[in-house]
Amino acid sequence: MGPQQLKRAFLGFDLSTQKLKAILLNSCLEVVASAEVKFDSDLPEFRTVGGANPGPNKNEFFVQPVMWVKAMDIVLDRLVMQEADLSTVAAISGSGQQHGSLYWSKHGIAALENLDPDKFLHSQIDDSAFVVNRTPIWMDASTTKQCVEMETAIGGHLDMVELTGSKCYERFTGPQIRKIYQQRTHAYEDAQRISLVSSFLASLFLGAVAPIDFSDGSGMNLLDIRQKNWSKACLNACAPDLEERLGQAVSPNAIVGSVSEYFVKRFSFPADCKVVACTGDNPSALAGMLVDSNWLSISLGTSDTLMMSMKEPLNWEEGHVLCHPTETDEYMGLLCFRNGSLVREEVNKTEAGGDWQKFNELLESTPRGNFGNMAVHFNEMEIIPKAKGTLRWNKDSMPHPADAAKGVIKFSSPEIEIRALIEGQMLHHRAVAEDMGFHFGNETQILATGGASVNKSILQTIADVFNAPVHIQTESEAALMGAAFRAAYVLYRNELSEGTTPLSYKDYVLSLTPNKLQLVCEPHKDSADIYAHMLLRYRDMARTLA
Ligand SMILES: Nc1ncnc2c1ncn2[C@@H]1O[C@H](COP(=O)(O)OP(=O)(O)O)[C@@H](O)[C@H]1O
Ligand SMILES: O=C(CO)[C@@H](O)[C@H](O)COP(=O)(O)O
Repeated sequence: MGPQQLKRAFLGFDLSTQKLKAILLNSCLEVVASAEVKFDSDLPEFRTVGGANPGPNKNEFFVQPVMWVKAMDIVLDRLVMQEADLSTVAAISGSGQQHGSLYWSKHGIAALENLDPDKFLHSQIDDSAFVVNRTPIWMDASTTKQCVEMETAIGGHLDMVELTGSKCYERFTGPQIRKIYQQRTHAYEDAQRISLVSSFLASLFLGAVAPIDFSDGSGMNLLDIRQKNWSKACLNACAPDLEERLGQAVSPNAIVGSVSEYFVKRFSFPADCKVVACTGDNPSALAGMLVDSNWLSISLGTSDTLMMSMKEPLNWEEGHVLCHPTETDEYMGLLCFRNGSLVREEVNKTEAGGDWQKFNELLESTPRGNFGNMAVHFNEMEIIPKAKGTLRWNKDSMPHPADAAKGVIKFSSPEIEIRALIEGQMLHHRAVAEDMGFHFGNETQILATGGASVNKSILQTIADVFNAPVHIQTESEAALMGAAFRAAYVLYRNELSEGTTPLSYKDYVLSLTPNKLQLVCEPHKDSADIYAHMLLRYRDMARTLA
């Protein structure tokens, strides 16, 4: 590595549900600075709860895109306040919460292309930059009608799975675009371009609308995951003239351009600093984890997700198969559960006064198996299974005596309530993963990331329910690391002289930095027996709710 390369840095962003986070890595891929902006507390004027606004109709959730723009102004200033030297940034990439869509106005694109470095981003890319100011995000589940219409138009849900890797899901971008086309036809017609949250992030740095990468693009019910191109059948089933609004999908290994002059003048980025295609937060987390195929990756962010690498695309009738974010001829499996951290937070509030330490003490004061008390908390309509409601059962495998008033009656103590929640969530995740064919054996290891992965008592329950050791990464969250690692790797590939075979992504990253893993919990010896039985009972409970 020459002296110039030694001074190079890589910048990664994660625009997830509740926060915008940034991380700066040096040429050895070590963290030198990081910053974050929490939407609820740092930008209270947008009145989000958990990073989202509930919409006027059932199952609707949205965000005002200008909140994300404002967050970018703040996070960059916070990096500068830490004396992060942005003049050394050789490449940027990012990850975004999946499925959310932004609808650029003509004026917005012009503003993006002509940013004045003396002004904040949010004073230039304001409400008028978007034709839809209540932009739908992944939590929105209001498009059942559009899902049915799209699947019917292409020949049924199995054809949708075969083509796009998922049957139509309400939060996926295609059905969301169709709803906007149907309900706000003028806005759709006025939308010059449509971005995902990830490609929107890239667009801010590029000073132009950036292409959608095909890994995050696999979360739209629009992309043919084998051809890695938009499926004409799906586009036609969604909305007219959609291809021109989406632009050409690109590889996540693509450089989409250099940073715009705005960032050069305002933050001293080098003029040749490259913008690498941004991708979805779950693909990015997988990229940040650097693990082998016997590992199951668990992200405990706002949603709980399970991720796994896949050589070939399996036809999953539930769950999602996405194009892999780094091994671009491979795939990844993704299971997403809506009722994750926000439900844990709510129970923490009611049972432990919002104090995680107390929550953990209560959780640990109860035995594995919780005296046979179990609960399922689907506060919002769950994704798999599609079910809503709360159910508590006692040890007799019968509905709790007072269960007639579902979701109202509680167990006799906060500690039983808390263990029932966490065990119930993890049994649910394990049952769905098994249904999708994930094999849990002696070799299985788990790597956890996301906000709740700091909680060792929750991780211990995961180790016990999944009967596998649980690890965490010590540096930072995987999605954020994945964004910065990809920035470094794609630049490395781009700079190789012609004819040189590049290292694989994983070999390249590991040649610069070891994967800093920490084993946090091992399963107890009696776990397999206890939870095998509870898994069967959980299935009965889920069936009762569905
Ligand atoms: N000590 C903790 N124990 C359990 N959950 C926690 C703890 N600290 C934070 N969290 C959870 O982490 C969630 C945020 O995770 P994060 O990965 O930052 O979200 P996202 O990436 O979706 O914006 C919060 O909803 C919060 O409930
Ligand atoms: O909908 C999905 C994945 O399909 C969600 O996982 C979003 O990508 C949001 O991620 P987090 O903010 O919860 O990390």
